[in-house]
Amino acid sequence: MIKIFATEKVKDIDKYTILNMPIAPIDLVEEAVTAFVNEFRNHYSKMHRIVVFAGQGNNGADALGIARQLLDESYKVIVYLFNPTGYLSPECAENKRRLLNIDQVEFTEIRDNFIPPYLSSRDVVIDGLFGSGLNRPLSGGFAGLVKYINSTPAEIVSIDIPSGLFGEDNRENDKDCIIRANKTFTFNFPKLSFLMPENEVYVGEWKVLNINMHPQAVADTPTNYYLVTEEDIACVFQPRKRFTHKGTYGHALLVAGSRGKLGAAQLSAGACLRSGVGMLTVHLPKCGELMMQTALPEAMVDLDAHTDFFTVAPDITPYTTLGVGPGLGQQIETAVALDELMSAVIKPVVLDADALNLIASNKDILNKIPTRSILTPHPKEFDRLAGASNSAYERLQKAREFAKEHRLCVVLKDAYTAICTSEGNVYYSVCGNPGMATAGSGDVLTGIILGLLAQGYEPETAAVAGVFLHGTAGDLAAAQWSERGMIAGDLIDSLGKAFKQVI
Ligand SMILES: NC(=O)C1=CN([C@@H]2O[C@H](COP(=O)(O)OP(=O)(O)OC[C@H]3O[C@@H](n4cnc5c(N)ncnc54)[C@H](O)[C@@H]3O)[C@@H](O)[C@H]2O)[C@@H](O)CC1
Ligand SMILES: Nc1ncnc2c1ncn2[C@@H]1O[C@H](COP(=O)(O)OP(=O)(O)O)[C@@H](O)[C@H]1O
Ligand SMILES: [K+]
Repeated sequence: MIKIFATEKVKDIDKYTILNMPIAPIDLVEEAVTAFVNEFRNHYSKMHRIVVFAGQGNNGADALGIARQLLDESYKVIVYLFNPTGYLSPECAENKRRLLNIDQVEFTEIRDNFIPPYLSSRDVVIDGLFGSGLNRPLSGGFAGLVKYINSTPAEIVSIDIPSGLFGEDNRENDKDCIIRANKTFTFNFPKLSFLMPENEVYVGEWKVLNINMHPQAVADTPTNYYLVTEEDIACVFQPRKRFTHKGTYGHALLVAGSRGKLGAAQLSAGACLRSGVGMLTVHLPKCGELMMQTALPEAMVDLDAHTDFFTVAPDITPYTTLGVGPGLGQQIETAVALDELMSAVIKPVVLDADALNLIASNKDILNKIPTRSILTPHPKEFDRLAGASNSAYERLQKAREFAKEHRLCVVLKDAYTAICTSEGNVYYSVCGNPGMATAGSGDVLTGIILGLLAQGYEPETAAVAGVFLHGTAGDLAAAQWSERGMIAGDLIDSLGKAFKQVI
């Protein structure tokens, strides 16, 4: 797991690193500079003019160091240092001195009046005005400068974080006074705000660059936010033992599908079967029998009394666990049957789609859901459950609260899916791609998580591993069929390869 730290915690880690490792602050800055330049070089040739804007703190120190290293490599660079208060951090002052040692450097230090340079689409701006030290929204001259840079056609690359953006909560921020970068190269950890859809316009494409951090400080500094890596998932899965049989790997029950939405049941069931589960029974309205038995001979079918939708809670004794929701419909009878089903279950289950919509309009059911059950809402479904939010950050905080209050695991699906546990932790998966924004992708996720839960993985593990495998399958599907050409069924076809890649 990569810890995602709040910006003030990053400062503590920096301090600890400097105190406890044989590295001086100026050398830490130089490491950041080198890491940035190594990455920058891969994207921008010497054909571009590089216009560096540096601030007074260590983000500015980075910017001045980057200007120096790029000049050393014979890039054409011009530098503006904004110093309205006449104070530079020690590292910034030292990097100014080192920069000015270079012959004929085009360097301007601005104290008050600033006439901005003309910037064309061939120019690349390096934004080093403010980094993690930002403590209030930009105003005055800095706000004007940011607005000017944003108004030009120049490409913008931010150091660590777009100037003006906070690392976490931007609800109160002045949205006009934040750099709108094309790329952000950040140090050691992604900032939480990078994972929020509303901030994509500021952050652009982002990449984490590793520089020295004291490992003990990283280990000892607490956080509630984590980024899941392939290694984390690889160690979840144990080899299947030779003397095992289908009973070893659980019997899942999927309650899904209604007339016109049987495909959701089929997609979910297909994914469940490809997740390593021992057996799967699908509880379906009668109209789905032929389809399911033809499309997925591996699945058993348990028919509802009704032809078109779910009306009677099945006996759950034969099953290890169950998943409810894909394509279920929202008939009153279905709500009653769901209520009955939730009254009968005692072990964690998976709830998605219309199961969540029915719960949103019949809140009593919420209290009947076994603790540590997994809910997989997309943002709209979550809003129906917990009320509307004005931003993804606000929704994330609500999801954390919701998960804690109801002792559930909330998988808040999005481009970066957040898994919120009942302990208040959030696990992010950053794999997956916009090709997955296609009907039925969510049904596939439900099937995968159900399959893992039935095999006995802890609910939080099933949710985290399920989301990661789903995203990996999405990336493999996009590689084969393209983001536009892929459909949800391709995620199921790619699941085997996803297991092979991850484990
Ligand atoms: N491990 C790391 O993360 C490292 C970080 N470094 C760099 O150091 C940066 C952090 O440096 P600093 O802590 O000096 O912070 P900044 O460079 O962001 O600047 C902070 C300064 O700006 C002032 N300020 C804050 N908000 C303001 C506003 N709205 N208007 C005007 N002034 C404002 C503060 O009072 C402070 O003096 C990082 O973003 C990164 O670029 C690297 O150099 C070294 C390693
Ligand atoms: N732009 C994207 N990048 C990565 N993953 C995405 C993107 N868009 C959608 N997804 C994933 O696809 C799934 C869509 O789920 P959902 O909205 O429930 O679809 P459906 O109801 O059609 O099955 C979620 O797991 C989501 O994380
Ligand atoms: K910056």
